[in-house]
Amino acid sequence: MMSDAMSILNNPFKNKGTAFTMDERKKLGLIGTLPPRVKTIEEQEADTYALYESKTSRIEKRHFLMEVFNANRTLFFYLMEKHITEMMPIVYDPVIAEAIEKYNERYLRPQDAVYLSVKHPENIKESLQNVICGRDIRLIVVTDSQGILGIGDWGVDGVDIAVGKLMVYTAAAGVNPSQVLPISIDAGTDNEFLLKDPNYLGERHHRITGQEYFDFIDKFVDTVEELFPKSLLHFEDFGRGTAARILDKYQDKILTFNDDIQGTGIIALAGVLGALNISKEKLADQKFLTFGAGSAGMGIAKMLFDELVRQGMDPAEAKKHFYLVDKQGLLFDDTEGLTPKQKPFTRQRSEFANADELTNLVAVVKTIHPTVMIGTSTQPGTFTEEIVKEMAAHTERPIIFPLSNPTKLAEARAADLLKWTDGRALVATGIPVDDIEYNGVTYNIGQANNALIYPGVGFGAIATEAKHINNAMLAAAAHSLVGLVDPDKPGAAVLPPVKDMAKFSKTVAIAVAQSAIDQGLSSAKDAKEAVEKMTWEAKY
Ligand SMILES: NC(=O)c1ccc[n+]([C@@H]2O[C@H](COP(=O)([O-])OP(=O)(O)OC[C@H]3O[C@@H](n4cnc5c(N)ncnc54)[C@H](O)[C@@H]3O)[C@@H](O)[C@H]2O)c1
Ligand SMILES: O=C(O)C[C@H](O)C(=O)O
Ligand SMILES: [Mn+2]
Repeated sequence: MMSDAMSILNNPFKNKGTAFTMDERKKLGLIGTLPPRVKTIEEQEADTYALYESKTSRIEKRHFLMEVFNANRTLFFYLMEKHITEMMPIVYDPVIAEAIEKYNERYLRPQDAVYLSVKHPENIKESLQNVICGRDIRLIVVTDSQGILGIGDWGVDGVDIAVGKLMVYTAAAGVNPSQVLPISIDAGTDNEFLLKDPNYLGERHHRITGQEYFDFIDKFVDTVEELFPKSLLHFEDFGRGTAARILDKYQDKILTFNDDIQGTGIIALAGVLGALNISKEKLADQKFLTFGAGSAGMGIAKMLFDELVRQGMDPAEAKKHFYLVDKQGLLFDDTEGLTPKQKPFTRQRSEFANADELTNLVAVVKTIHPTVMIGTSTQPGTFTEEIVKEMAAHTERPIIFPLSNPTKLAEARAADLLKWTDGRALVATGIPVDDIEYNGVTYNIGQANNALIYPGVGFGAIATEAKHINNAMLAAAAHSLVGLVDPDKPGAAVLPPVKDMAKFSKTVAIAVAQSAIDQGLSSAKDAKEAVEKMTWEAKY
């Protein structure tokens, strides 16, 4: 049995380390378990930050921060909130991708995540109960790691993305860190590198698919609903073939959210609306090209489409504004291998004299002249100078969002996009980008990463105990993020900056909460009050 003192000092939800006051030490049986000096959280933060700065590589910085996280959640979030712009890329994307790629050799601790195996559905309930230790869970991020960012299948190692997404929820929106639960569903992996790695910590077999997989998911969802009826179940980085199917099955039944489909859809819509505020153009006049029509690409197309329809456009007319390009080239209604989500957005060959030549991005851009081009293809460097110049020759302010993550997979670099278009491109990227000086103007580059929106969406939903998250709530979230940037300042970003995340996540949360209340999906009375009441602060 662990002594009472050890069960406090080793519990990151309770531990304050050297900040336990003498009174607390007496009351909690901690006398003699700590060095005598009592520190304030400000002093702890200063020491911890100095140590963090002394680490020479980004992965070492991350490893160090994870140790702080494992030891003392309050201090970790106090530190992260103070240095949000600097620490987001370390804790989250892009360094999280490197951490996942090195998970087995750097394995630190289980990080209070739940590890489930598709081969053992009988263990779901017990596993969840073992990890939570009686905590009141309101927010779950689950991954089966089939499509981690754009780096593919990472088996159990992808658990870091569930942990990282939850860190952002707390740092941005103020979700109580003891009310969250990261979950890894280990369905096996088709990553041959992992299957051969003697260090690999996951189940060493190929992915289980089909009925056995979906039966497991059903049992998992049922058990979550039984144990945590008030929780939001956030799905992250599932594969293209499963993500949409699971969302469709559950989105009207339980409080759930798919970040890659819906979160990315919202942030891309907000980014496009922000860009149009700068260019003073209308959404209805745009031609949208989505390069990479998977979970994210189709989530984005759907959000933009719904917005056009909300603005009064006839759905049949709205569909004509979309061009999907995937591995096969422009997607036609007779293209082989279409996904169910792609089918409603395909084109007809008869629309184009050169239809058979539209098998690559250059040909498509030359033919259709998009005004908005969004990359979610996982294919680095594919928005080439030729393509971007061609696009920019036919539109005054080309809107170009290379959103594939991490950095090494982005379709283009922001600086190149500005250079190739003489500063005319309205750019947002998936990863954070520093300000860019070009022709005497300082360009702020918006980060169109779902991290800028999902914390507010999720928080608004859990704060009001909403029944589910529907399209109206997603739209409310997107709209609440528009208008926070001065569009007339030269070099203005299309989205607000990460440094303001705590502020605008609250705005988003209240907008989502209000939408839930207005639609009768929540019995809460006051959106602002509900959000404020649930907001956790990093203090002792
Ligand atoms: N910025 C963000 O917030 C955000 C959010 C979600 C996903 N993403 C990024 O988007 C990318 C895709 O993620 P996803 O979840 O949609 O994955 P996904 O596997 O569902 O979709 C990727 C799509 O790209 C297509 N593709 C692959 N090679 C291609 C090629 N050569 N040409 C054209 N299309 C090609 C695939 O066929 C697939 O349809 C990832 O890099 C991910 O990091 C970014
Ligand atoms: O994780 C991110 O950085 C965004 C997104 O969810 C992705 O899968 O790329
Ligand atoms: Mn993702």
